[in-house]
Amino acid sequence: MNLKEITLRHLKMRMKSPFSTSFGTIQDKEFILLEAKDESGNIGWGESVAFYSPWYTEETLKTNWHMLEDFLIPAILNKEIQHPDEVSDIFSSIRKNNMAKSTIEGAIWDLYSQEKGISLAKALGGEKNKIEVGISIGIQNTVDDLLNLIDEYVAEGYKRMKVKIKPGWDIEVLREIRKHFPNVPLMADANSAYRLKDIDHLRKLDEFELMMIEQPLASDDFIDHAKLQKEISTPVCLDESIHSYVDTRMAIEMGSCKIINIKIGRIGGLTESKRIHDLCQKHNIPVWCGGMLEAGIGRTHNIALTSLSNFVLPGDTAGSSRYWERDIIDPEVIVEDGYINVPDVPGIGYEPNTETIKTFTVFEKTFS
Ligand SMILES: O=C(O)CCC(=O)C1=CC=C[C@@H](O)[C@@H]1C(=O)O
Ligand SMILES: [Mg+2]
Repeated sequence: MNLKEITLRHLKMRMKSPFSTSFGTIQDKEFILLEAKDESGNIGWGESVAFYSPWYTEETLKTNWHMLEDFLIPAILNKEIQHPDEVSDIFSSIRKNNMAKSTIEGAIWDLYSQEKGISLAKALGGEKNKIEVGISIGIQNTVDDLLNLIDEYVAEGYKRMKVKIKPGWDIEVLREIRKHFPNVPLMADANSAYRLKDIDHLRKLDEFELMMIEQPLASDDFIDHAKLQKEISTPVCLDESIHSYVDTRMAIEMGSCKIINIKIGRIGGLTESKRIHDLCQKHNIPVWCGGMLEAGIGRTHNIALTSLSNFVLPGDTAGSSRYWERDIIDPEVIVEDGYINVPDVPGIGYEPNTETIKTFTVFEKTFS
């Protein structure tokens, strides 16, 4: 395969309801959508998960656009590619910028699976034909609002509830949740809101039988996460800390966590995600697929990846209607009884809707 033309689009989509974390609130999701055409005219799609501002990682929509326009697209156009695993070599002289790299790599995996006439899930080595879906709920104004949402999502069949916590919105909130929902599979995500000095406070989490506490401490602190994990029985899951296979090896060897959240963009693509999946499987570390409030394209890539066998915990890839009035793919992603079916047709298995994409496009540029 040989990429002949790439179009970048800056999209802006209003979320049905704002999403709040310990860092702030998102109401409008702005992101880059990438369309890549090969020499036969086949089209592959990629979606950047970088947010508009750098609260989750240092990458943003604008840094991604800059990396794509000035470095990554020039490096990949007209290069002969036999397999998507070669993309990391092509980009090896460009440091980090994982979300930008992943945007192109995703489109190449899409094209590759179309070329082979198999689903993206099969191309990645996926084995499941349906995946379990959990839901991530942002910080709410009141505990009652949160309880009402959990009630609604339990009734919709979601397989686990993830709630965001931060100092002042944690132990009491979880206690209330457990009072009303003693048996619901529950986890908490702190997005690095604590430090090791909070260990006595974090120990109190153990009474709630959480599936895990996600990213309690600083994103670059493997040592303190290891110290914390030794002191609490709740499994620690790392999200922001994990950017690569090497980070994963470090976390496993140091005992910094018992579970890993794989986000394709944060890790730099599907190839690296697969390597991390395999490494975790070897070490009996369960993984799950994190979400980045993706629109349809990113969502389909998450579904394909989650079909790999060590994704044994429900992920954050909920249905399109949880986020959008209208998603950019047909059909939209649908959750039934807490499951999403993994498509078994060539490529991502959903059709990007070019008309809808146009309505959300703020700016676009084509490179050839
Ligand atoms: O529904 C989703 O896509 C998951 C949302 C979610 O939990 C997150 C999205 C983006 C950044 C974070 O706040 C967070 C996470 O840390 O996992
Ligand atoms: Mg997280």
